[in-house]
Amino acid sequence: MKSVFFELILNVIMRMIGGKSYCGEKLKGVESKEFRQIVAESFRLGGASNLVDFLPVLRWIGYGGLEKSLLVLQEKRARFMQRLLEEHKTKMSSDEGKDKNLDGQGKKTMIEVLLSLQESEPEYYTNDIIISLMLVILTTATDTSAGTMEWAMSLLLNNPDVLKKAQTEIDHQIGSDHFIDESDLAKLPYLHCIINKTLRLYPAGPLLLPRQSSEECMVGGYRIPRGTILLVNMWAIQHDPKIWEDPSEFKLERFDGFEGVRDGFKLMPFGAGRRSCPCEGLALRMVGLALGSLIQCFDWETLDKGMVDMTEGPGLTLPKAHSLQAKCRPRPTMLKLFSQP
Ligand code: HEM
Repeated sequence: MKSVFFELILNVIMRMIGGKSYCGEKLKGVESKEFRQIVAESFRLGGASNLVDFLPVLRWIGYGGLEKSLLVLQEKRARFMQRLLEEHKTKMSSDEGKDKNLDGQGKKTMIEVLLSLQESEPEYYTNDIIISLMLVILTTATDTSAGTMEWAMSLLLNNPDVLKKAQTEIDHQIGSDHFIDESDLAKLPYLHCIINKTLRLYPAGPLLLPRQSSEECMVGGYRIPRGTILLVNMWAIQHDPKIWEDPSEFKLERFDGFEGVRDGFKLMPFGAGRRSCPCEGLALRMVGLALGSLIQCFDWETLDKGMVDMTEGPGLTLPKAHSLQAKCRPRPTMLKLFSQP
């Protein structure tokens, strides 16, 4: 399921950035293939260890290792994004582009917004800055959101009563005459609880981003000198038995009446402060819509009808050790909607 979730997020983000989708059955062109290779390579290298960090002597004998591969990849990614940027510039300056936005729906893509800013502030919004912003959004959005969807589906498969309750909520609040859309999400508190609970148990940024102390300070009785690199173990806070009753349990009732996700700094799957995730709202909508649609449209079970293995694997974004595989069947109540053109 992870690869399907991954492609979904890539498509959403690439449409937001450049007005185009790159993954899926219908998109097997050269550009799409190149894009997918870049993404696959980014994740392969992003999760790899750098031998030179452990044996610096290797650098003196000219061993390039991971750094060399990363530079090659960076060039490929920048070239790809540069082409997308140029394409936008050409279209925006053409007569056709002047009256129409590139996604054809009257909404501006991120590149269009950034190119307009380039016109008013060219010294800040250089092509390099625009390309870096595109790459940052792409890399931070994908693995985190797709991983959260995979953990949430795994929890639902292991807790069929919760899955049933979520289906009932959707049936009552939305029905089967239209597919769930963004405006429906506010009517689905139980689905929201499932996502919150998933983010507590399996936060996609378990150590947040590293911080550095700007001044000497005391934290939990420890003296922290100025300039120390600090990691916040959010995973440990969100599993702390002193704060949470039965911290490993999937108890949805715990979130009844719960507003927002930063419950007194006990639950911060999107971090906090100036470095917190700027796309929390978008992420919650994407995860909510994807999960909501899967629950609304299909009945689910595991391949062997057994339990999903919930072992955590190594990696920065807390991946599952074993990817989730599941079977789905369209729900009879949704068949009419599926058959509509
Ligand atoms: C369920 C999905 C996601 C989770 C759990 C998540 C979580 C996080 C966390 C924990 C951080 C570090 C915050 C801190 O250290 O205080 C972060 C940073 C960030 N996230 Fe997300 N994120 C998700 C989805 C997204 C999406 C969809 C985007 C963009 C479209 C995004 C863009 C970013 C960026 C750009 C940063 C870095 C902010 C900075 O450097 O100051 N994230 N995210």
